[in-house]
Amino acid sequence: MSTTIQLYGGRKIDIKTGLFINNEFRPSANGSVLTTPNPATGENLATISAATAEDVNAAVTAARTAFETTWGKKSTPSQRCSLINKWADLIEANIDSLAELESVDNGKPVWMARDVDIKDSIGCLRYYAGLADKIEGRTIEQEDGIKIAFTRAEPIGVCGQIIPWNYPIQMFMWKVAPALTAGNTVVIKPAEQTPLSALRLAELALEAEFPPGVLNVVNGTGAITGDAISRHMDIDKIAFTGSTVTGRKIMEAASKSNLKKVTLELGGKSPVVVFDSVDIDQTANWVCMAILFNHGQDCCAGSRLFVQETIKDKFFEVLKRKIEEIEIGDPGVETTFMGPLVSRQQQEKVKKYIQHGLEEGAVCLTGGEQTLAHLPEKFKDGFFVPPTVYTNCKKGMKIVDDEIFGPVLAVQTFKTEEEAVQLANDTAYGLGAGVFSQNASQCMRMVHALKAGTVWCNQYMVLSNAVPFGGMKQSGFGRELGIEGLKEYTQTKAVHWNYGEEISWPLNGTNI
Ligand SMILES: NC(=O)C1=CN([C@@H]2O[C@H](COP(=O)(O)OP(=O)(O)OC[C@H]3O[C@@H](n4cnc5c(N)ncnc54)[C@H](O)[C@@H]3O)[C@@H](O)[C@H]2O)C=CC1
Ligand code: BAL
Repeated sequence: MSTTIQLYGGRKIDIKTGLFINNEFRPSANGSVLTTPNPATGENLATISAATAEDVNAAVTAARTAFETTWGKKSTPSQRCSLINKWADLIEANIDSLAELESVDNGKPVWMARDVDIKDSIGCLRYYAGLADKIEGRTIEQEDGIKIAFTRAEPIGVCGQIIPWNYPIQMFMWKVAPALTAGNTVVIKPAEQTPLSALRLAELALEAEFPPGVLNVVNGTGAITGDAISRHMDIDKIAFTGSTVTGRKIMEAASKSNLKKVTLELGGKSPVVVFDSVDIDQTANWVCMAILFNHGQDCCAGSRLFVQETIKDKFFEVLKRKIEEIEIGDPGVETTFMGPLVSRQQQEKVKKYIQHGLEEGAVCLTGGEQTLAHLPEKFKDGFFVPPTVYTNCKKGMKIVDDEIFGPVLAVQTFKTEEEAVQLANDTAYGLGAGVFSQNASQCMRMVHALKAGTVWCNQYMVLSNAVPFGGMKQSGFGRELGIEGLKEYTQTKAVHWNYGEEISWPLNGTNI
């Protein structure tokens, strides 16, 4: 079962379309399929298998067997390190076609898929592979010469992972790399909007010769496949990235089934605070990056901008100019900064928010309801949305309060640092936050005051595989990346060891 996908420049790639279970691509138990469009044109790109609850069972059985035999209980850290590195090498060798595949399925520019998402994902695999033999417990001194206690950091078991469509390859690796490194096995469900790159990654894992059952990829819908994973009685941990609404459902399903461990990386409405000491040109660049990278389809997009009143006119003028310079169009062209959004549904959602902004009395600095008239005919049914900035925003407006997940920026002004902190923290979310100021003491005060899992100073959106990422408040819990991300895939076993004490029986108050 395979299909040919048209890439750019007349290139093509053959993709296996089945579910990847126990190192085999197979159709779903009842023949279910789903289709995925090319977001730039709206045309159907591929039809692939969609997993039923029965297929999820088969994947979990394969993962359990691998955990109990080849991978979890029997592999050595250096074996895991070497296989994960081999997979990284194969991905690197196929980076160009993989980037084009990601771009045609997701809509993001091909350079972004290649030079950001996939390069970081290869780095993520190598970072965790390097940690495989550095997973450690500790000894805790007890009675000298008689007893010792120590801890072991053991793998958790079979991990269910449910990922979104905004960074299909990167989210796949943020979850799979630490899980496999620690000795767990995986059943992962990609988003139904972007199922293709995961199938190619599975093919490359097969080529790397991972044992059967270690990695299982089950495409499908959230309501069927995702739900079956969340409720499964033999999945030990679930890791999720996506909307807060779905995060709540997953937590509920986990609590009503086997109390599997849960980590959630959810939505955001991240603030970016600009003080009047900044270099306006540079800061405007970072503000564009904060809201427009990946078309604003980012959980930590800087979607609420707070500018100190003293510089607002100049700042708005520069920001408007920079946004209007952006190249929007063909994601296959290297100079394109913005392609289409991922789906018709996401396009309609974002357009609705653009409409709300006008109705709620915000002032449109750029974008708005304008159509992208310059787009060529072949993209007329694509899911494009113009980057849009609203000023005169205030709390209570939908564009200020809701996660839009698109290129829409809501701008407010402030007078004092205290006011900036109050406005920035006035949200249910706590994923990212940015502060721009030439005053280091002010930056440090803001770092302490902002309630977010990541705070960027004089930059935004920059991540590192070595630095933990995750949310506070309703943006979720648990961390990905860094050593913290690996620890989410181990569980602590405490061992109390007696090598000298004998007890008399029955115990009483004199011989204890
Ligand atoms: N934090 C983030 O990175 C993301 C946030 N979102 C937000 O969510 C909004 C809606 O996008 P969706 O794609 O509908 O998000 P979603 O949270 O529903 O989808 C993310 C993943 O969860 C799965 N899923 C959906 N329902 C499920 C269920 N009942 N049980 C288990 N898994 C389930 C989906 O199939 C997908 O793989 C976006 O507009 C955006 O605001 C979306 C994607 C990523
Ligand atoms: N930018 C970090 C990952 C995410 O958006 O889900």
